[in-house]
Amino acid sequence: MVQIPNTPTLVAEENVNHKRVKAQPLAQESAAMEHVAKAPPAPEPRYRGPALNEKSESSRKDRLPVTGEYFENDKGDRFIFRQKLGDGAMGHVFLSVFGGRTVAIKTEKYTTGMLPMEIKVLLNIKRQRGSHFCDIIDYGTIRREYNYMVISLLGKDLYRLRAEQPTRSFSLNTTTKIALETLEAIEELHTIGYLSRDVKPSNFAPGMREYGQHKTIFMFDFGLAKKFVDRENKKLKSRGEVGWRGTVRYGSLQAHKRLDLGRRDDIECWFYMLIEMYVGELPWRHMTDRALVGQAKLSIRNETRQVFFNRIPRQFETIMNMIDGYSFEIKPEYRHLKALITEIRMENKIPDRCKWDWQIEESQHSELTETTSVMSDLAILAEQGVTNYTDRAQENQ
Ligand SMILES: Nc1ncnc2c1ncn2[C@@H]1O[C@H](COP(=O)(O)OP(=O)(O)OP(=O)(O)O)[C@@H](O)[C@H]1O
Repeated sequence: MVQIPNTPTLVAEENVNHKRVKAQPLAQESAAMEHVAKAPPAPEPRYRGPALNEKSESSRKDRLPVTGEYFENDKGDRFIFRQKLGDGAMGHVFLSVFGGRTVAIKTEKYTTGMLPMEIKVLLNIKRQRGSHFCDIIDYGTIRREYNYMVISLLGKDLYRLRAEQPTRSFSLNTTTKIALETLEAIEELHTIGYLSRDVKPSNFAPGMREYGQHKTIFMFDFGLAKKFVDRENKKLKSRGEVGWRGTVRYGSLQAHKRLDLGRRDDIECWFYMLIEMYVGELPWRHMTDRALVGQAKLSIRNETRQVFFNRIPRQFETIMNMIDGYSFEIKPEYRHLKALITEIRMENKIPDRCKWDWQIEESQHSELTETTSVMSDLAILAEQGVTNYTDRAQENQ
């Protein structure tokens, strides 16, 4: 393991619609990141990439790696950036192989400084044996050029999987299974004292069939995560108005008021995410103005309430009422929420052993092509040298 740099100041950057905003890390967040920064020093990993421009020290710094290059960590393990899996707001995610397993490597420029928080969350979760999170295999910094973390590979994210459905929506079976899996993931994160502040479909993905993880939905991307307890495990008080955090489409009413976020807000994002998955869209899908999106979220609680809840199981209205009744400090009633989702399954006689919608698609597909999993899709793409496996542009529509 190698040292991660101190977190530099990030200028708040705002995107429209449901793209998220990465804000300047707060004092507490920086402190949390420092914890990672103070890990025991290790020898600098050796660089084995393409020739660098040696004109000046600064021209060597702060870049993202490219497909085809590789680095070695201090233990001499070599990681090749084989193929780009996705582009994030802050860097690239690559496919690689380590110890006979296909893995993902998330990278960011050295000075970006968002990865330390993600690493800290994943290390914490690993200690607590969380079941809905990627295993963190390695992390570090390469010659003050980029930071990386090697994590277990996941399938396509839920945003993309839904977009690939002919109806752009999931069945009640898949929606409720996702609801239970993702709620468990959020609860696990809260149990170790962290908020996500960016719960959304593109931050969840099923595991790989090859590793027997395809029945589990994993949560990833903790760039906006924040601790909500202090060192003595005491809940931190609301800091009042702190500015916008999160993704507009899924942001909570509190987020729209630019207020400090708590566990309840992660649950509210989860609620919007589920409705979108089941219905295929949210009423504010085409709105780009944050204030208008906020108004639309208020409207489903008032004048458009009936139309909104007309097409969906009544339990969702109960869930929204529960969330709206939660204060900043309150611990969400995860068990009660799970019971309501289970009630939907029972009322609709959904058997326990039921395939995900994308597995049904896959098995139909496999009859023709013998392609049986997302992993196989990946292998084929890699063979063909196809990059950009995740089409982020789609998400902006
Ligand atoms: N473990 C993984 N396995 C497979 N693909 C992954 C993995 N982690 C991330 N990806 C892909 O890379 C994309 C970007 O990753 P991630 O969301 O973590 O980056 P980010 O920079 O925080 O992005 P953004 O802030 O824009 O959501 C994801 O949407 C996903 O498709």
